[in-house]
Amino acid sequence: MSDLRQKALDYHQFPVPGKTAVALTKAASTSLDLALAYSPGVAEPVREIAADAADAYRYTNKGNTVAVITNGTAILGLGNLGPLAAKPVMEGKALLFKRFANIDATDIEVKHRTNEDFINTVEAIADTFGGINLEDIKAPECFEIEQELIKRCNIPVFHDDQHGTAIVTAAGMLNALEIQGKQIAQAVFVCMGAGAAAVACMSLLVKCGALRENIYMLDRKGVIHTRRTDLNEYKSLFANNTDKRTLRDVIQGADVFLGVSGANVLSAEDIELMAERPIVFACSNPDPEIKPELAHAVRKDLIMGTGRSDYPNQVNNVLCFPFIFRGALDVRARRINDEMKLAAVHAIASLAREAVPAEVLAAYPDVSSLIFGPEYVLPKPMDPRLLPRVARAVAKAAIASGSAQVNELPVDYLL
Ligand SMILES: NC(=O)C1=CN([C@@H]2O[C@H](COP(=O)(O)OP(=O)(O)OC[C@H]3O[C@@H](n4cnc5c(N)ncnc54)[C@H](OP(=O)(O)O)[C@@H]3O)[C@@H](O)[C@H]2O)C=CC1
Ligand SMILES: CC(=O)C(=O)O
Ligand SMILES: [Mg+2]
Repeated sequence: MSDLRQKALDYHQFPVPGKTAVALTKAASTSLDLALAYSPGVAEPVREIAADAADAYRYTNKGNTVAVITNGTAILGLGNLGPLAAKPVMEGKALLFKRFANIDATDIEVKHRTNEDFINTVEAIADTFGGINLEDIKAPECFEIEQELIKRCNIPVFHDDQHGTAIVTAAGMLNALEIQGKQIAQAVFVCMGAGAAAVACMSLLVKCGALRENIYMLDRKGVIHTRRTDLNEYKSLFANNTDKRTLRDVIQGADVFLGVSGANVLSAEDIELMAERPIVFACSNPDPEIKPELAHAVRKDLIMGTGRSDYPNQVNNVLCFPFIFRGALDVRARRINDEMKLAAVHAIASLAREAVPAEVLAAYPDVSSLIFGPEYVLPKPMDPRLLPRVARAVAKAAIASGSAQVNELPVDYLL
């Protein structure tokens, strides 16, 4: 058994199984405490909420909670291993919500038959929470599930593998393109994968200026092109009118490779064929489309990112979801709209251009410096500035775009 495997299993097993627990926020020591917390006192907030649902934000934990909900159909890049096997990842997302944004997240793993069953289940419990973070639900079902839940719920519903990934990818990509001296509108993109993350990443990059005709998306059958008859409506958005059919065909001369597919699908020979100063974001977890060592061995002019914590340039939705929900919850946004997503992109991207405080360097003892450049296109998850910067940008965008139900920033945002 490898060292990391055993350490990871021990981490999850000891001293108690799992990674999260419930903590009390009120005293519960005396009989008076119990009379307030439970019967008879609890009846008072019940009456208030029955009279005005908005009082749930005043008297319960609703406003600081997010449900992390999955059906386990696309667990990282490990595939459809079912809801229970997804629980460590969902507990992990809950850990990150708490650690980075002090949001109390609950993991919920749903066993269901039809999409409608899943949607009904989430809709039925949605009012308990301030927001819903859908996670690791495979394409194309994830698109309908998210769209329908956004319609049916009064709280933000956000499929992290789509939008969290897209926001972080776009932030890192804008920075990497600038460092490599490339214009987004001229860049040729190869996107390996045509699922949740791929469709959302490329859609957001188009909103940032990428041209659809410069995008080659691939699924397991190869290039997605206009003469294919097996495409769902989401893949069809990226059908390219081209005679190119394989990864080898499209990687020749490409400026960017974005991997949101599976392990080891890109070879060093493929990378050798890319344009000068290429960008490779191999984001599959836990194993990227190509190992950075292999890529760097053949290209010295490369900017390389992965989804992992143990290499430079971690392109991972952890840089987004805790902070976008913090901003959305704090102004009670009804939806997380495009304005809020783009505000998050620019807040994350601009933070990477600033000098890094000593405490961030201290959190990464193996790293000697973090200076905007090929090895540092995105801030580190441990950077404490992410929370105020991204949450504030998102909350302001929510207010400006009319999504917020509270139209003032919290006082601590103004400090
Ligand atoms: N770093 C990050 O922050 C994130 C990384 N990811 C990673 O992205 C990957 C996909 O996740 P997600 O989009 O949620 O999953 P989906 O199941 O929605 O989509 C997977 C897509 O990848 C394609 N694919 C899988 N294996 C291959 C292969 N060998 N060659 C070509 N295409 C392949 C599938 O093709 P087909 O349509 O033909 O089945 C499908 O289009 C995972 O590895 C995940 O870890 C996801 C979210 C965040
Ligand atoms: C990071 C993440 O959400 C994933 O790989 O699915
Ligand atoms: Mg995920």
